[in-house]
Amino acid sequence: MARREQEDTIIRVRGLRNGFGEQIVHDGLDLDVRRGEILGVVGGSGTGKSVLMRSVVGLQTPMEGTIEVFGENTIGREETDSINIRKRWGVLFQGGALFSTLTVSENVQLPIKEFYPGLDAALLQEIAAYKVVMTGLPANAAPKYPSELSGGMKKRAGLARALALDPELLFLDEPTAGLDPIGAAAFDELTLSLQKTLGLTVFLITHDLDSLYAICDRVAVLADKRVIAVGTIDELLALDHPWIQEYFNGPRGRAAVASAGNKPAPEDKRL
Ligand SMILES: Nc1ncnc2c1ncn2[C@@H]1O[C@H](COP(=O)(O)OP(=O)(O)OP(=O)(O)O)[C@@H](O)[C@H]1O
Repeated sequence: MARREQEDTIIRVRGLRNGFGEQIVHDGLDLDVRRGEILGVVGGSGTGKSVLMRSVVGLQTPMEGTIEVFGENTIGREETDSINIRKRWGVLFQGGALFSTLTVSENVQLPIKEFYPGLDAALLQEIAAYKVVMTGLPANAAPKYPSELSGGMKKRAGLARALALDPELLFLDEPTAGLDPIGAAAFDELTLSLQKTLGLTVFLITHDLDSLYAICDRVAVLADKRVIAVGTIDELLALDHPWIQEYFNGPRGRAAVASAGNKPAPEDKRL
């Protein structure tokens, strides 16, 4: 592989096989995620989008295959051994996954404490406060508990935690699920603006067609236990696959196109 191509591939998955008992979820799955892109990952419910993400971040050990992130293998690594790659990514799990007994600020401080134990408490608070505001939350959200936040605020708090270590790579698992359309669009704008200003690469699992049209550079489609296609939405639409056609050209897909047509194109928004 050309050196340039290797450097520009942040995540490289080859021949991935995952399963639970008799159930095979992935078989021969390949995927490349390029530096600086927002890659949308779509597929029917249960096609293994979250399992793929968990495999990439080392939380699920595959039966077969290779996964490299930043050019390093992530499979079967001891936590201490993979610390230098783990601190280069941030993860927002489905539902935000905040610890309910900790404040927003304490939630954001958790990964910092894990990777940099011994940091001064005042400094930790200061970093957390900065991350909270960076995700569009009011500063007074920091001392609140998750139960005191709206759904959209919880997502932002989860994002603040994912950004705690200034990652280069961000994993988002259905970040707009459960948000109203305005809240979802605002979260998309936030993701795009952070990606642009921080130069992030984003692995975005979503069912939200509006998000795909609004912010994704490319989309990977999971079906039949593997990634059956990756490309821009236009490239995917040119393919004659029934699920892809149904998904993007069905009534909801057409509505998303119409809604995207009323907004500036993503290219324009990137200026
Ligand atoms: N820990 C586990 N133990 C057993 N089965 C699991 C486990 N995790 C996932 N699965 C199964 O693997 C399959 C893929 O799950 P996954 O959560 O990745 O799907 P998904 O594509 O993210 O779905 P959704 O869009 O509904 O969130 C499902 O059938 C699920 O039941």
